Amino acid sequence: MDIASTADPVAATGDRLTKISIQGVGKVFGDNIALAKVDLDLAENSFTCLLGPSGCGKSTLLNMIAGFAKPSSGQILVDGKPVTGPGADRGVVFQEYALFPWRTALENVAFGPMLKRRGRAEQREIAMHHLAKVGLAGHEHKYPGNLSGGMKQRVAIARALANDPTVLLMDEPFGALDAQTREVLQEEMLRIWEQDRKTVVFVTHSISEAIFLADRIVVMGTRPGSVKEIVDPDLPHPRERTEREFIALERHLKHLVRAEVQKLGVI
Ligand SMILES: Nc1ncnc2c1ncn2[C@@H]1O[C@H](COP(=O)(O)OP(=O)(O)OP(=O)(O)O)[C@@H](O)[C@H]1O
Repeated sequence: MDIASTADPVAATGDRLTKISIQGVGKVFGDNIALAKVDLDLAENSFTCLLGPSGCGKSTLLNMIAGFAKPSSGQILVDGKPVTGPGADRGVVFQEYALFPWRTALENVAFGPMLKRRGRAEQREIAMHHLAKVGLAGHEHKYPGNLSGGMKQRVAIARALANDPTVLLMDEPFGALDAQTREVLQEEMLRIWEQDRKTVVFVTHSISEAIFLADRIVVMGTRPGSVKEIVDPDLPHPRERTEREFIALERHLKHLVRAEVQKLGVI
């Protein structure tokens, strides 16, 4: 199996520019150490999946990159500058769509450009462009209540992209979707990433989703939350879930994640 795998939590970005640098980052909530010292460099235009069992601090780390929460120790740099709060350079997509139910798909996606005081025609143009990009041309006047889960998540992705972020932070974005819709959206996500080359950080519990998408998989461990291993799947896209290398990597990651779950004593 040709994969680069390292137990060293500091993974170099090689000759690619470092986009996100996580330096000695820890987070405590009261006496709960959610994350111990995390050191991680993520390259520009890379697609990183944070993988690990519930409670290992994936969302906490993502929220700190987004600027929604502050590290208790250490710092996070994006483009060499410390993150001090949310910013337009970082778009966020959550599992629960977080759309405005009283706005149409178009109005939801145009919301960011509207806040940036773009003219109405430009807001519409940007929104239509991004709705088409996620395959929703023709659905722009529908309200979230009239869209399927997959379509709502497409709107949420279009809305994040409409702010033209350089980093896309995604927290279990496909976790609420049925298996078939989830696979379709994974394919769409790769297509969008290949076109736009944002730096993507994507939280998932799903091993197969991580292997399908990522060029870097950060396996996180529990008690306390930490980086356990970094795996760079060296498999060409589109990755076939039935191929030998895919299955071998899946087995390896399953073993790692299961060991972490067992540490929690819940299985
Ligand atoms: N706002 C908060 N206040 C107190 N504790 C928190 C808070 N957010 C997270 N935690 C705790 O921090 C730890 C890490 O939680 P986090 O949600 O980051 O894990 P996760 O890996 O994303 O889990 P899941 O996959 O279930 O979403 C957990 O023990 C959680 O209970």
